[in-house]
Amino acid sequence: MSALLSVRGLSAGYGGPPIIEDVSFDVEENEIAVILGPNGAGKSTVLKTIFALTSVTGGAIDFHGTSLVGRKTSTLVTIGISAVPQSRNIFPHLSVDENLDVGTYAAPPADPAATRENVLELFPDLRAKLKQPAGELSGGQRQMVALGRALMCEPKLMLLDEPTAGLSPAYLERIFDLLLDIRKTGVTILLVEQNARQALQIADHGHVLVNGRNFASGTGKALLADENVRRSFLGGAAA
Ligand SMILES: Nc1ncnc2c1ncn2[C@@H]1O[C@H](COP(=O)(O)OP(=O)(O)OP(=O)(O)O)[C@@H](O)[C@H]1O
Repeated sequence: MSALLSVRGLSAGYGGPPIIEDVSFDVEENEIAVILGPNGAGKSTVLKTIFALTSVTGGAIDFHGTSLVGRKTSTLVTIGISAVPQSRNIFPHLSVDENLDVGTYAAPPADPAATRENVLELFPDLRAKLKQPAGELSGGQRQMVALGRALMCEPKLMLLDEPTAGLSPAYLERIFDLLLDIRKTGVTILLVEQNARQALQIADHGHVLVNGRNFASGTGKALLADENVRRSFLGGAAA
């Protein structure tokens, strides 16, 4: 079976020299895949490139066998891709409910009330906060609002840029558990993470980038056990 998302020989940047070069990996349907690597390796640029927010200078991105290169971000949402950027991923002055509503604008679900209920089942903490400005919530709860908003268009594939950045250890675990719950609903997840060891523990596959290029790829388990990856990115000792 072909992959849900296939990235082949992808090169892209921001109008200057390429930031990522010849990057290739597949994301299978209903898996959690994580992109890892040092600061500045180009991890976010890969996500932004899939979401049509950079200039592609070479290679291919296929989703369900359809080419994404040259499409508009708004079109990508309508074909089942949503994204949560690392920062400014909620509207702080809007209520939690209004933030969820914003998620339906680009690609309205068939039954918005049912979709909202499904989202609130995933994030029960948000039920008591629906009328509160999202900016008043804790960091972990704000991340739930951002994830919930991105789920309101019923995506097949979610692109998440460092969903645990800046969170306390308790919330960090909570968000990783939530990603497993989201995956159970049939959504495929491609995320960038700095918390590499924890991310590999929940990921089906990991892809390590260095200097904008592929460095290593494998199952989460295989990368956790790979001495080269461990020494360079996971802080040495085995888990
Ligand atoms: N909008 C932009 N315009 C120009 N250069 C950019 C832009 N965004 C990122 N870059 C550059 O691209 C390179 C890779 O950045 P990117 O954010 O993709 O890396 P990253 O691996 O996600 O890093 P981090 O872990 O620090 O978030 C960096 O040198 C960065 O300065």
